[in-house]
Amino acid sequence: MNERKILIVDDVEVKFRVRNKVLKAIRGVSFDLYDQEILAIVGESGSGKSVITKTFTGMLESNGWISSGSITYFPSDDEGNIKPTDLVNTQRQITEPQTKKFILKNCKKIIKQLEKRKKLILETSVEKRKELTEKYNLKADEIALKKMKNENAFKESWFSRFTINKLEKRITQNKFILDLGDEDFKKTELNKIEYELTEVLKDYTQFTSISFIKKFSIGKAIKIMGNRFSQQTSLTEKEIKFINKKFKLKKYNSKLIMDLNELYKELLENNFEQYESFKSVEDDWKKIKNLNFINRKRANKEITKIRGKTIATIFQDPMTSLNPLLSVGFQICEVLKKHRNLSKNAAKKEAINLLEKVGIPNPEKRFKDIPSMYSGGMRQRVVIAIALACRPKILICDEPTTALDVTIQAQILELIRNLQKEYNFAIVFITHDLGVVASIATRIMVMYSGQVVEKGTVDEIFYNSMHPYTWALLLSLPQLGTKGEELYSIEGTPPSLFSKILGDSFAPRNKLALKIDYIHEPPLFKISETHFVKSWLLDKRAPKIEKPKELVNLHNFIKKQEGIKLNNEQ
Ligand SMILES: Nc1ncnc2c1ncn2[C@@H]1O[C@H](COP(=O)(O)OP(=O)(O)OP(=O)(O)O)[C@@H](O)[C@H]1O
Repeated sequence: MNERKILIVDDVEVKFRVRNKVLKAIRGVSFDLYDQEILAIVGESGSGKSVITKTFTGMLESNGWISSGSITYFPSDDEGNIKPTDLVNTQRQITEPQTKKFILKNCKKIIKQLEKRKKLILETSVEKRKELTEKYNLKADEIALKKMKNENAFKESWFSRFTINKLEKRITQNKFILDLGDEDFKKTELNKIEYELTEVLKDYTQFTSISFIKKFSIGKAIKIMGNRFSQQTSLTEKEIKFINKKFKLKKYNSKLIMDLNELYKELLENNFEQYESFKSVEDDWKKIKNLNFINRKRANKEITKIRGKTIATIFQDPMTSLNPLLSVGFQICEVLKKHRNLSKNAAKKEAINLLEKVGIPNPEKRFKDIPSMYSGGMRQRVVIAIALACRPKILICDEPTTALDVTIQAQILELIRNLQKEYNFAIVFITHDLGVVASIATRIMVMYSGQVVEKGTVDEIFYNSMHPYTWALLLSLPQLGTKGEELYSIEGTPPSLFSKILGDSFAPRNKLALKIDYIHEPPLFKISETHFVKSWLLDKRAPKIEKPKELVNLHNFIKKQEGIKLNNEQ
Protein backbone atom coordinates (compact mmCIF):
# COMPACT_ATOMS: atom_id res chain seq x y z
CA MET A 1 0.00 0.00 0.00
CA ASN A 2 1.22 3.47 -0.91
CA GLU A 3 2.09 5.42 2.25
CA ARG A 4 1.03 8.80 0.88
CA LYS A 5 -2.25 10.03 2.31
CA ILE A 6 -4.53 11.51 -0.29
CA LEU A 7 -7.34 12.38 2.10
CA ILE A 8 -7.49 13.02 5.84
CA VAL A 9 -10.93 13.05 7.42
CA ASP A 10 -10.82 14.21 11.01
CA ASP A 11 -13.68 14.10 13.51
CA VAL A 12 -16.35 14.99 10.97
CA GLU A 13 -19.95 15.59 11.94
CA VAL A 14 -22.76 15.98 9.41
CA LYS A 15 -26.25 17.23 10.15
CA PHE A 16 -29.41 17.49 8.07
CA ARG A 17 -32.39 19.76 8.45
CA VAL A 18 -35.52 17.65 8.25
CA ARG A 19 -38.82 19.46 8.75
CA ASN A 20 -37.38 21.93 11.27
CA LYS A 21 -35.61 19.20 13.18
CA VAL A 22 -31.94 18.29 13.10
CA LEU A 23 -30.70 14.80 12.25
CA LYS A 24 -27.06 14.02 13.00
CA ALA A 25 -26.07 11.53 10.29
CA ILE A 26 -22.32 11.44 10.93
CA ARG A 27 -21.02 11.57 14.49
CA GLY A 28 -17.28 12.18 14.65
CA VAL A 29 -15.83 10.09 11.82
CA SER A 30 -12.05 10.06 11.27
CA PHE A 31 -10.03 8.11 8.73
CA ASP A 32 -7.20 8.46 6.24
CA LEU A 33 -7.30 7.37 2.62
CA TYR A 34 -3.97 6.34 1.16
CA ASP A 35 -3.08 6.95 -2.44
CA GLN A 36 -3.96 3.98 -4.66
CA GLU A 37 -5.56 1.91 -1.90
CA ILE A 38 -9.05 0.38 -1.91
CA LEU A 39 -10.88 1.28 1.27
CA ALA A 40 -14.21 -0.44 1.78
CA ILE A 41 -16.94 1.08 3.93
CA VAL A 42 -19.47 -1.46 5.18
CA GLY A 43 -22.53 -1.20 7.38
CA GLU A 44 -26.30 -1.52 7.35
CA SER A 45 -28.59 0.86 5.52
CA GLY A 46 -28.54 4.32 7.11
CA SER A 47 -25.17 3.91 8.84
CA GLY A 48 -23.77 6.93 7.00
CA LYS A 49 -21.64 5.25 4.33
CA SER A 50 -22.86 7.44 1.47
CA VAL A 51 -23.11 10.64 3.48
CA ILE A 52 -19.49 10.49 4.64
CA THR A 53 -18.28 10.18 1.04
CA LYS A 54 -20.55 13.00 -0.05
CA THR A 55 -18.65 15.28 2.33
CA PHE A 56 -15.61 15.07 0.15
CA THR A 57 -17.29 14.94 -3.23
CA GLY A 58 -19.24 18.10 -2.47
CA MET A 59 -22.49 16.28 -3.09
CA LEU A 60 -24.24 16.77 0.24
CA GLU A 61 -27.89 17.63 -0.36
CA SER A 62 -28.79 21.25 0.23
CA ASN A 63 -30.44 20.52 3.59
CA GLY A 64 -27.17 19.08 4.96
CA TRP A 65 -24.00 20.63 6.32
CA ILE A 66 -20.68 19.63 7.86
CA SER A 67 -21.12 20.92 11.37
CA SER A 68 -17.60 20.20 12.59
CA GLY A 69 -14.34 18.47 11.80
CA SER A 70 -11.90 18.84 8.95
CA ILE A 71 -11.33 17.14 5.59
CA THR A 72 -8.07 17.77 3.81
CA TYR A 73 -7.55 16.55 0.29
CA PHE A 74 -4.02 16.21 -1.12
CA PRO A 75 -4.27 15.72 -4.88
CA SER A 76 -1.16 15.95 -7.00
CA ASP A 77 -1.20 17.94 -10.25
CA ASP A 78 0.32 16.88 -13.56
CA GLU A 79 3.78 18.03 -12.42
CA GLY A 80 3.45 16.00 -9.24
CA ASN A 81 2.99 19.02 -6.96
CA ILE A 82 0.64 18.49 -4.04
CA LYS A 83 -1.76 21.23 -3.08
CA PRO A 84 -3.74 20.55 0.12
CA THR A 85 -7.37 21.63 -0.10
CA ASP A 86 -9.59 22.27 2.91
CA LEU A 87 -12.84 20.67 1.76
CA VAL A 88 -14.91 21.63 4.81
CA ASN A 89 -14.24 25.30 4.46
CA THR A 90 -14.85 25.19 0.71
CA GLN A 91 -18.22 23.53 1.26
CA ARG A 92 -19.17 25.82 4.09
CA GLN A 93 -18.96 28.71 1.65
CA ILE A 94 -21.52 27.10 -0.62
CA THR A 95 -24.02 26.05 2.05
CA GLU A 96 -27.42 27.13 0.80
CA PRO A 97 -28.56 30.46 2.33
CA GLN A 98 -31.79 28.77 3.39
CA THR A 99 -29.91 26.05 5.30
CA LYS A 100 -27.55 28.64 6.79
CA LYS A 101 -30.51 30.67 8.00
CA PHE A 102 -32.02 27.55 9.55
CA ILE A 103 -28.75 26.62 11.29
CA LEU A 104 -28.41 30.06 12.88
CA LYS A 105 -32.07 30.25 13.87
CA ASN A 106 -31.96 26.76 15.32
CA CYS A 107 -28.72 27.46 17.19
CA LYS A 108 -30.12 30.67 18.65
CA LYS A 109 -33.22 28.81 19.81
CA ILE A 110 -31.16 26.08 21.48
CA ILE A 111 -28.72 28.55 23.06
CA LYS A 112 -31.67 30.49 24.50
CA GLN A 113 -33.27 27.32 25.90
CA LEU A 114 -30.02 26.10 27.40
CA GLU A 115 -29.19 29.47 28.95
CA LYS A 116 -32.69 29.57 30.45
CA ARG A 117 -32.28 26.08 31.91
CA LYS A 118 -28.87 26.98 33.28
CA LYS A 119 -30.21 30.14 34.91
CA LEU A 120 -33.12 28.24 36.37
CA ILE A 121 -30.86 25.60 37.91
CA LEU A 122 -28.48 28.17 39.33
CA GLU A 123 -31.21 30.32 40.75
CA THR A 124 -33.49 27.66 42.14
CA SER A 125 -32.83 27.13 45.82
CA VAL A 126 -33.96 24.06 47.76
CA GLU A 127 -36.87 26.06 49.21
CA LYS A 128 -37.93 27.37 45.87
CA ARG A 129 -37.86 23.84 44.48
CA LYS A 130 -40.08 22.62 47.26
CA GLU A 131 -42.49 25.45 46.65
CA LEU A 132 -42.54 24.72 42.91
CA THR A 133 -43.03 21.00 43.46
CA GLU A 134 -46.05 21.66 45.61
CA LYS A 135 -47.46 24.17 43.19
CA TYR A 136 -47.11 21.95 40.15
CA ASN A 137 -48.23 18.81 41.88
CA LEU A 138 -51.31 20.70 42.85
CA LYS A 139 -51.81 21.91 39.30
CA ALA A 140 -51.30 18.42 37.93
CA ASP A 141 -53.96 17.13 40.30
CA GLU A 142 -56.23 19.95 39.29
CA ILE A 143 -55.89 19.09 35.62
CA ALA A 144 -56.47 15.41 36.21
CA LEU A 145 -59.58 16.20 38.18
CA LYS A 146 -60.89 18.61 35.59
CA LYS A 147 -60.31 16.12 32.83
CA MET A 148 -62.02 13.35 34.74
CA LYS A 149 -65.03 15.35 35.89
CA ASN A 150 -65.69 17.28 32.81
CA GLU A 151 -64.60 15.03 30.00
CA ASN A 152 -67.27 16.22 27.58
CA ALA A 153 -67.00 19.86 28.30
CA PHE A 154 -63.25 19.58 28.02
CA LYS A 155 -63.59 18.08 24.60
CA GLU A 156 -65.94 20.78 23.42
CA SER A 157 -64.38 23.87 24.86
CA TRP A 158 -61.48 25.11 22.84
CA PHE A 159 -60.46 27.56 25.55
CA SER A 160 -60.34 25.04 28.36
CA ARG A 161 -58.40 22.64 26.13
CA PHE A 162 -55.95 25.46 25.35
CA THR A 163 -55.46 26.36 29.04
CA ILE A 164 -54.98 22.77 30.09
CA ASN A 165 -52.48 22.15 27.28
CA LYS A 166 -50.56 25.23 28.32
CA LEU A 167 -50.51 24.14 31.95
CA GLU A 168 -49.39 20.63 31.04
CA LYS A 169 -46.62 22.04 28.87
CA ARG A 170 -45.39 24.25 31.68
CA ILE A 171 -45.37 21.32 34.08
CA THR A 172 -43.27 19.25 31.68
CA GLN A 173 -40.95 22.18 31.11
CA ASN A 174 -40.38 22.58 34.81
CA LYS A 175 -40.33 18.89 35.49
CA PHE A 176 -36.56 18.71 35.50
CA ILE A 177 -36.40 21.35 38.24
CA LEU A 178 -38.87 19.43 40.31
CA ASP A 179 -36.73 16.37 39.73
CA LEU A 180 -33.52 18.12 40.65
CA GLY A 181 -32.67 16.22 43.76
CA ASP A 182 -29.29 16.67 45.33
CA GLU A 183 -26.36 18.89 44.43
CA ASP A 184 -24.65 16.13 42.47
CA PHE A 185 -27.61 15.81 40.15
CA LYS A 186 -27.57 19.56 39.70
CA LYS A 187 -23.87 19.49 38.83
CA THR A 188 -24.31 16.75 36.20
CA GLU A 189 -27.20 18.64 34.70
CA LEU A 190 -25.07 21.79 34.50
CA ASN A 191 -22.19 19.87 32.90
CA LYS A 192 -24.56 18.46 30.32
CA ILE A 193 -25.83 21.94 29.52
CA GLU A 194 -22.27 23.28 29.19
CA TYR A 195 -21.41 20.43 26.80
CA GLU A 196 -24.50 21.05 24.70
CA LEU A 197 -23.74 24.76 24.64
CA THR A 198 -20.24 24.21 23.26
CA GLU A 199 -21.71 21.86 20.66
CA VAL A 200 -24.23 24.41 19.33
CA LEU A 201 -21.77 27.25 19.55
CA LYS A 202 -19.48 25.26 17.27
CA ASP A 203 -22.18 25.31 14.62
CA TYR A 204 -23.18 28.85 15.32
CA THR A 205 -19.67 30.25 15.06
CA GLN A 206 -19.06 28.55 11.75
CA PHE A 207 -22.06 30.02 10.03
CA THR A 208 -22.34 33.44 11.68
CA SER A 209 -21.98 36.28 9.28
CA ILE A 210 -20.69 39.55 10.61
CA SER A 211 -21.21 42.96 9.02
CA PHE A 212 -18.34 44.57 7.19
CA ILE A 213 -17.76 47.24 9.85
CA LYS A 214 -17.75 44.73 12.70
CA LYS A 215 -15.46 42.50 10.63
CA PHE A 216 -13.00 45.34 10.28
CA SER A 217 -12.81 46.09 14.00
CA ILE A 218 -12.64 42.43 15.07
CA GLY A 219 -10.02 41.77 12.41
CA LYS A 220 -7.91 44.66 13.63
CA ALA A 221 -8.26 43.58 17.28
CA ILE A 222 -7.19 40.05 16.34
CA LYS A 223 -4.20 41.38 14.44
CA ILE A 224 -3.11 43.47 17.42
CA MET A 225 -3.52 40.53 19.79
CA GLY A 226 -1.70 38.19 17.39
CA ASN A 227 1.29 40.53 17.26
CA ARG A 228 1.44 40.90 21.01
CA PHE A 229 1.17 37.16 21.61
CA SER A 230 3.89 36.29 19.10
CA GLN A 231 6.25 39.05 20.22
CA GLN A 232 5.35 38.50 23.89
CA THR A 233 5.04 42.24 24.48
CA SER A 234 2.41 44.15 26.44
CA LEU A 235 -0.49 45.89 24.75
CA THR A 236 0.08 49.62 24.35
CA GLU A 237 -2.33 52.20 25.81
CA LYS A 238 -3.55 53.01 22.30
CA GLU A 239 -4.24 49.36 21.51
CA ILE A 240 -6.13 48.81 24.75
CA LYS A 241 -8.21 51.88 23.98
CA PHE A 242 -9.01 50.59 20.50
CA ILE A 243 -10.00 47.12 21.66
CA ASN A 244 -12.11 48.43 24.52
CA LYS A 245 -13.89 50.91 22.37
CA LYS A 246 -14.36 49.03 19.16
CA PHE A 247 -14.63 45.48 20.14
CA LYS A 248 -14.53 44.39 23.72
CA LEU A 249 -17.55 46.32 24.87
CA LYS A 250 -19.67 45.11 22.01
CA LYS A 251 -21.77 42.08 22.68
CA TYR A 252 -21.71 39.78 19.66
CA ASN A 253 -23.46 36.63 20.60
CA SER A 254 -20.69 34.41 19.39
CA LYS A 255 -18.35 31.87 20.92
CA LEU A 256 -15.46 33.37 19.02
CA ILE A 257 -15.93 36.78 20.62
CA MET A 258 -16.31 35.21 24.05
CA ASP A 259 -13.07 33.27 23.55
CA LEU A 260 -11.31 36.37 22.29
CA ASN A 261 -12.44 38.31 25.34
CA GLU A 262 -10.93 35.63 27.56
CA LEU A 263 -7.66 35.77 25.65
CA TYR A 264 -7.69 39.56 25.81
CA LYS A 265 -7.87 39.35 29.61
CA GLU A 266 -4.84 37.04 29.58
CA LEU A 267 -2.95 39.49 27.39
CA LEU A 268 -3.75 42.39 29.70
CA GLU A 269 -2.05 40.39 32.45
CA ASN A 270 0.90 39.69 30.16
CA ASN A 271 0.21 35.98 30.17
CA PHE A 272 1.50 34.74 26.82
CA GLU A 273 1.01 31.04 27.49
CA GLN A 274 -2.36 31.04 25.71
CA TYR A 275 -0.82 31.56 22.27
CA GLU A 276 -1.97 28.13 21.02
CA SER A 277 -5.58 28.84 22.01
CA PHE A 278 -5.31 32.21 20.34
CA LYS A 279 -4.14 30.61 17.11
CA SER A 280 -7.08 28.23 17.02
CA VAL A 281 -9.52 31.12 17.58
CA GLU A 282 -7.70 33.00 14.85
CA ASP A 283 -8.28 30.02 12.51
CA ASP A 284 -12.01 30.08 13.32
CA TRP A 285 -12.01 33.76 12.59
CA LYS A 286 -10.48 33.23 9.15
CA LYS A 287 -13.38 30.92 8.29
CA ILE A 288 -16.02 33.41 9.38
CA LYS A 289 -14.23 36.30 7.74
CA ASN A 290 -14.18 34.51 4.42
CA LEU A 291 -17.92 33.91 4.22
CA ASN A 292 -18.75 36.37 1.50
CA PHE A 293 -20.05 36.58 -2.02
CA ILE A 294 -16.70 36.40 -3.82
CA ASN A 295 -15.51 33.43 -1.80
CA ARG A 296 -18.83 31.70 -2.35
CA LYS A 297 -18.32 31.93 -6.11
CA ARG A 298 -14.74 30.78 -5.81
CA ALA A 299 -15.73 27.82 -3.60
CA ASN A 300 -18.48 26.84 -6.03
CA LYS A 301 -15.95 26.72 -8.84
CA GLU A 302 -13.49 24.72 -6.75
CA ILE A 303 -16.11 22.18 -5.66
CA THR A 304 -17.29 21.68 -9.25
CA LYS A 305 -13.70 21.06 -10.26
CA ILE A 306 -13.18 18.51 -7.49
CA ARG A 307 -16.56 16.86 -7.94
CA GLY A 308 -16.34 16.40 -11.67
CA LYS A 309 -12.70 15.93 -12.16
CA THR A 310 -10.58 14.54 -9.42
CA ILE A 311 -13.10 12.67 -7.28
CA ALA A 312 -15.56 10.69 -9.38
CA THR A 313 -18.49 8.61 -8.14
CA ILE A 314 -20.19 5.51 -9.53
CA PHE A 315 -23.65 4.89 -8.10
CA GLN A 316 -25.73 1.75 -7.75
CA ASP A 317 -28.10 2.84 -10.49
CA PRO A 318 -26.13 3.83 -13.60
CA MET A 319 -29.09 5.89 -14.83
CA THR A 320 -28.45 8.38 -11.98
CA SER A 321 -25.36 9.45 -13.89
CA LEU A 322 -26.55 8.99 -17.50
CA ASN A 323 -28.86 11.09 -19.60
CA PRO A 324 -31.38 8.68 -21.20
CA LEU A 325 -31.86 10.87 -24.26
CA LEU A 326 -28.26 11.36 -25.31
CA SER A 327 -25.96 8.85 -26.92
CA VAL A 328 -23.39 7.25 -24.69
CA GLY A 329 -20.57 8.48 -26.92
CA PHE A 330 -21.79 12.07 -26.76
CA GLN A 331 -21.93 11.93 -22.96
CA ILE A 332 -18.36 10.65 -22.66
CA CYS A 333 -17.12 13.21 -25.20
CA GLU A 334 -18.71 16.06 -23.25
CA VAL A 335 -16.75 15.08 -20.14
CA LEU A 336 -13.52 14.76 -22.12
CA LYS A 337 -13.99 18.15 -23.72
CA LYS A 338 -14.88 19.86 -20.44
CA HIS A 339 -12.37 18.29 -18.09
CA ARG A 340 -9.50 17.44 -20.39
CA ASN A 341 -9.92 20.16 -23.00
CA LEU A 342 -9.87 17.68 -25.89
CA SER A 343 -10.98 18.68 -29.38
CA LYS A 344 -14.08 17.06 -30.89
CA ASN A 345 -12.13 14.49 -32.88
CA ALA A 346 -9.68 13.67 -30.12
CA ALA A 347 -12.57 13.28 -27.67
CA LYS A 348 -14.34 10.83 -29.97
CA LYS A 349 -11.18 8.77 -30.38
CA GLU A 350 -10.57 8.73 -26.63
CA ALA A 351 -14.24 7.89 -25.87
CA ILE A 352 -14.06 4.83 -28.15
CA ASN A 353 -10.80 3.88 -26.51
CA LEU A 354 -12.41 4.16 -23.05
CA LEU A 355 -15.44 2.12 -24.09
CA GLU A 356 -13.08 -0.58 -25.24
CA LYS A 357 -11.11 -0.34 -21.96
CA VAL A 358 -14.25 -0.97 -19.93
CA GLY A 359 -15.14 -3.98 -22.03
CA ILE A 360 -17.86 -2.75 -24.40
CA PRO A 361 -17.68 -4.91 -27.51
CA ASN A 362 -17.82 -3.14 -30.84
CA PRO A 363 -17.23 0.32 -29.31
CA GLU A 364 -17.32 2.29 -32.60
CA LYS A 365 -20.82 1.01 -33.27
CA ARG A 366 -22.11 1.24 -29.69
CA PHE A 367 -20.78 4.81 -29.43
CA LYS A 368 -23.99 6.15 -30.99
CA ASP A 369 -26.42 4.09 -28.89
CA ILE A 370 -28.48 5.66 -26.15
CA PRO A 371 -28.27 4.13 -22.60
CA SER A 372 -31.54 2.18 -22.89
CA MET A 373 -29.96 0.11 -25.66
CA TYR A 374 -27.39 -1.19 -23.16
CA SER A 375 -27.95 -3.90 -20.54
CA GLY A 376 -27.62 -3.06 -16.77
CA GLY A 377 -24.05 -4.32 -16.53
CA MET A 378 -23.03 -2.57 -19.75
CA ARG A 379 -24.52 0.72 -18.53
CA GLN A 380 -22.44 0.44 -15.38
CA ARG A 381 -19.38 -0.04 -17.63
CA VAL A 382 -20.30 3.18 -19.47
CA VAL A 383 -20.50 5.05 -16.15
CA ILE A 384 -17.07 3.69 -15.27
CA ALA A 385 -15.79 4.95 -18.64
CA ILE A 386 -17.17 8.43 -17.85
CA ALA A 387 -15.47 8.35 -14.44
CA LEU A 388 -12.20 7.32 -16.10
CA ALA A 389 -12.52 10.14 -18.61
CA CYS A 390 -11.93 12.55 -15.72
CA ARG A 391 -8.68 10.78 -14.74
CA PRO A 392 -9.80 10.64 -11.09
CA LYS A 393 -7.48 10.59 -8.09
CA ILE A 394 -10.25 9.04 -6.01
CA LEU A 395 -13.09 6.88 -7.31
CA ILE A 396 -16.10 6.43 -5.03
CA CYS A 397 -17.99 3.24 -5.81
CA ASP A 398 -21.35 3.50 -4.04
CA GLU A 399 -22.80 -0.03 -4.17
CA PRO A 400 -21.92 -0.27 -7.90
CA THR A 401 -22.78 -3.95 -8.19
CA THR A 402 -25.76 -4.32 -5.82
CA ALA A 403 -28.37 -4.15 -8.57
CA LEU A 404 -26.53 -6.62 -10.82
CA ASP A 405 -26.74 -10.39 -10.90
CA VAL A 406 -23.88 -12.40 -9.45
CA THR A 407 -21.90 -13.14 -12.62
CA ILE A 408 -22.08 -9.56 -13.86
CA GLN A 409 -21.22 -8.40 -10.33
CA ALA A 410 -17.99 -10.41 -10.42
CA GLN A 411 -17.09 -9.04 -13.86
CA ILE A 412 -17.62 -5.42 -12.81
CA LEU A 413 -15.55 -5.95 -9.64
CA GLU A 414 -12.78 -7.44 -11.74
CA LEU A 415 -12.96 -4.50 -14.14
CA ILE A 416 -12.76 -1.93 -11.32
CA ARG A 417 -9.78 -3.73 -9.80
CA ASN A 418 -7.92 -3.93 -13.12
CA LEU A 419 -8.57 -0.30 -13.95
CA GLN A 420 -7.39 0.74 -10.49
CA LYS A 421 -4.13 -1.10 -11.06
CA GLU A 422 -3.68 0.51 -14.46
CA TYR A 423 -4.68 4.08 -13.58
CA ASN A 424 -3.47 4.12 -9.94
CA PHE A 425 -6.37 5.92 -8.28
CA ALA A 426 -7.62 5.34 -4.75
CA ILE A 427 -11.04 3.72 -4.32
CA VAL A 428 -13.63 4.11 -1.59
CA PHE A 429 -15.94 1.14 -2.03
CA ILE A 430 -19.31 1.36 -0.28
CA THR A 431 -21.37 -1.77 0.32
CA HIS A 432 -23.47 -3.51 2.94
CA ASP A 433 -22.04 -6.86 1.86
CA LEU A 434 -18.71 -7.88 3.44
CA GLY A 435 -18.45 -10.74 0.95
CA VAL A 436 -18.19 -8.29 -1.95
CA VAL A 437 -15.41 -6.19 -0.45
CA ALA A 438 -13.35 -9.15 0.70
CA SER A 439 -12.01 -9.72 -2.77
CA ILE A 440 -11.32 -6.12 -3.62
CA ALA A 441 -10.42 -4.08 -0.51
CA THR A 442 -7.09 -3.44 1.14
CA ARG A 443 -8.70 -2.00 4.27
CA ILE A 444 -12.22 -2.14 5.68
CA MET A 445 -14.06 0.42 7.78
CA VAL A 446 -17.22 -0.71 9.55
CA MET A 447 -19.82 1.99 10.21
CA TYR A 448 -22.80 1.99 12.55
CA SER A 449 -25.23 4.86 13.18
CA GLY A 450 -22.91 7.51 11.84
CA GLN A 451 -19.72 6.30 13.51
CA VAL A 452 -16.76 4.10 12.64
CA VAL A 453 -16.97 1.13 15.02
CA GLU A 454 -14.07 -0.90 13.65
CA LYS A 455 -11.42 -0.42 11.00
CA GLY A 456 -8.51 -2.55 9.91
CA THR A 457 -6.87 -4.41 7.06
CA VAL A 458 -8.98 -6.99 5.26
CA ASP A 459 -7.22 -9.74 7.27
CA GLU A 460 -7.81 -7.98 10.59
CA ILE A 461 -11.52 -7.60 9.88
CA PHE A 462 -12.07 -11.12 8.58
CA TYR A 463 -9.87 -13.09 10.94
CA ASN A 464 -9.41 -10.93 14.00
CA SER A 465 -12.48 -8.68 14.23
CA MET A 466 -13.36 -7.61 17.77
CA HIS A 467 -16.53 -5.57 17.57
CA PRO A 468 -19.84 -7.42 18.09
CA TYR A 469 -21.34 -5.48 15.19
CA THR A 470 -18.59 -6.67 12.83
CA TRP A 471 -19.20 -10.21 14.11
CA ALA A 472 -22.88 -9.80 13.31
CA LEU A 473 -22.07 -8.57 9.80
CA LEU A 474 -19.72 -11.52 9.25
CA LEU A 475 -22.27 -13.97 10.61
CA SER A 476 -24.79 -12.68 8.09
CA LEU A 477 -22.52 -13.62 5.17
CA PRO A 478 -24.65 -15.91 2.98
CA GLN A 479 -21.58 -18.12 2.49
CA LEU A 480 -21.67 -18.96 6.23
CA GLY A 481 -25.26 -20.14 6.11
CA THR A 482 -26.21 -23.79 6.24
CA LYS A 483 -28.49 -25.20 3.55
CA GLY A 484 -32.08 -25.38 4.72
CA GLU A 485 -31.50 -23.08 7.72
CA GLU A 486 -32.49 -19.45 7.99
CA LEU A 487 -29.65 -16.97 7.46
CA TYR A 488 -28.39 -15.07 10.50
CA SER A 489 -29.76 -11.53 10.72
CA ILE A 490 -29.11 -8.80 13.28
CA GLU A 491 -32.07 -8.28 15.56
CA GLY A 492 -33.55 -4.83 16.19
CA THR A 493 -33.06 -1.57 14.35
CA PRO A 494 -30.45 1.20 14.53
CA PRO A 495 -31.25 4.15 16.83
CA SER A 496 -32.97 7.32 15.64
CA LEU A 497 -30.44 9.91 14.59
CA PHE A 498 -32.76 12.75 15.55
CA SER A 499 -32.10 12.45 19.26
CA LYS A 500 -28.87 12.42 21.20
CA ILE A 501 -27.44 8.91 21.53
CA LEU A 502 -26.20 8.07 24.98
CA GLY A 503 -23.39 5.55 25.40
CA ASP A 504 -22.70 2.90 22.77
CA SER A 505 -25.28 3.21 19.98
CA PHE A 506 -25.13 -0.55 19.28
CA ALA A 507 -25.84 -1.51 22.93
CA PRO A 508 -29.63 -2.03 22.63
CA ARG A 509 -29.04 -4.65 19.89
CA ASN A 510 -25.99 -6.19 21.45
CA LYS A 511 -26.46 -9.24 23.68
CA LEU A 512 -22.95 -8.71 25.03
CA ALA A 513 -23.57 -5.08 26.07
CA LEU A 514 -22.14 -4.06 29.44
CA LYS A 515 -23.70 -1.64 31.90
CA ILE A 516 -21.24 1.07 30.88
CA ASP A 517 -22.41 0.80 27.26
CA TYR A 518 -25.65 2.50 28.25
CA ILE A 519 -23.87 5.36 30.01
CA HIS A 520 -20.63 6.28 28.26
CA GLU A 521 -19.63 6.17 24.62
CA PRO A 522 -16.67 3.81 24.14
CA PRO A 523 -13.38 5.24 22.87
CA LEU A 524 -11.62 3.85 19.79
CA PHE A 525 -9.21 1.22 21.15
CA LYS A 526 -6.00 0.76 19.21
CA ILE A 527 -5.23 -2.92 18.60
CA SER A 528 -2.44 -2.48 16.05
CA GLU A 529 -1.10 0.31 13.85
CA THR A 530 -3.95 -0.40 11.44
CA HIS A 531 -6.65 -1.97 13.61
CA PHE A 532 -9.06 0.10 15.78
CA VAL A 533 -12.17 -0.97 17.65
CA LYS A 534 -14.83 1.17 19.34
CA SER A 535 -16.17 -1.13 22.03
CA TRP A 536 -15.95 -1.28 25.82
CA LEU A 537 -15.23 -5.01 25.45
CA LEU A 538 -11.66 -3.99 24.67
CA ASP A 539 -11.21 -2.21 27.99
CA LYS A 540 -8.92 -3.95 30.49
CA ARG A 541 -11.73 -4.06 33.04
CA ALA A 542 -14.26 -5.72 30.69
CA PRO A 543 -15.03 -9.44 30.98
CA LYS A 544 -13.25 -11.61 28.44
CA ILE A 545 -15.61 -12.48 25.60
CA GLU A 546 -14.80 -15.01 22.92
CA LYS A 547 -15.93 -14.28 19.39
CA PRO A 548 -18.72 -16.47 17.97
CA LYS A 549 -17.49 -20.00 17.25
CA GLU A 550 -18.63 -19.77 13.63
CA LEU A 551 -16.00 -17.07 13.11
CA VAL A 552 -13.12 -18.86 14.79
CA ASN A 553 -12.27 -20.96 11.78
CA LEU A 554 -13.31 -18.38 9.25
CA HIS A 555 -9.86 -18.57 7.69
CA ASN A 556 -10.13 -22.23 6.78
CA PHE A 557 -13.76 -21.88 5.88
CA ILE A 558 -13.12 -19.05 3.43
CA LYS A 559 -10.29 -20.97 1.80
CA LYS A 560 -12.72 -23.76 1.00
CA GLN A 561 -15.42 -21.42 -0.32
CA GLU A 562 -15.90 -20.35 -3.87
CA GLY A 563 -17.74 -17.16 -3.02
CA ILE A 564 -15.19 -15.24 -0.98
CA LYS A 565 -11.55 -14.67 -1.70
CA LEU A 566 -9.59 -12.13 0.27
CA ASN A 567 -7.82 -9.47 -1.77
CA ASN A 568 -4.35 -10.53 -0.61
CA GLU A 569 -4.97 -14.17 -1.42
CA GLN A 570 -5.30 -13.74 -5.19
N1 LIG B 1 -30.70 14.69 2.42
C1 LIG B 1 -30.95 14.08 3.56
N2 LIG B 1 -31.85 14.60 4.42
C2 LIG B 1 -32.10 14.00 5.60
N3 LIG B 1 -31.48 12.89 6.04
C3 LIG B 1 -30.58 12.33 5.23
C4 LIG B 1 -30.26 12.88 3.95
N4 LIG B 1 -29.31 12.09 3.37
C5 LIG B 1 -29.05 11.09 4.25
N5 LIG B 1 -29.80 11.23 5.36
C6 LIG B 1 -29.81 10.36 6.53
O1 LIG B 1 -28.47 10.13 6.92
C7 LIG B 1 -28.31 8.80 7.39
C8 LIG B 1 -27.19 8.12 6.66
O2 LIG B 1 -27.52 7.97 5.30
P1 LIG B 1 -26.62 7.24 4.21
O3 LIG B 1 -27.27 7.43 2.89
O4 LIG B 1 -25.22 7.66 4.34
O5 LIG B 1 -26.71 5.72 4.65
P2 LIG B 1 -26.00 4.48 4.00
O6 LIG B 1 -25.19 3.83 5.05
O7 LIG B 1 -25.27 4.89 2.75
O8 LIG B 1 -27.23 3.57 3.68
P3 LIG B 1 -27.76 2.96 2.29
O9 LIG B 1 -27.02 1.69 2.13
O10 LIG B 1 -29.21 2.76 2.53
O11 LIG B 1 -27.47 3.99 1.23
C9 LIG B 1 -29.65 8.12 7.20
O12 LIG B 1 -30.33 8.11 8.43
C10 LIG B 1 -30.36 8.98 6.21
O13 LIG B 1 -31.74 8.95 6.41
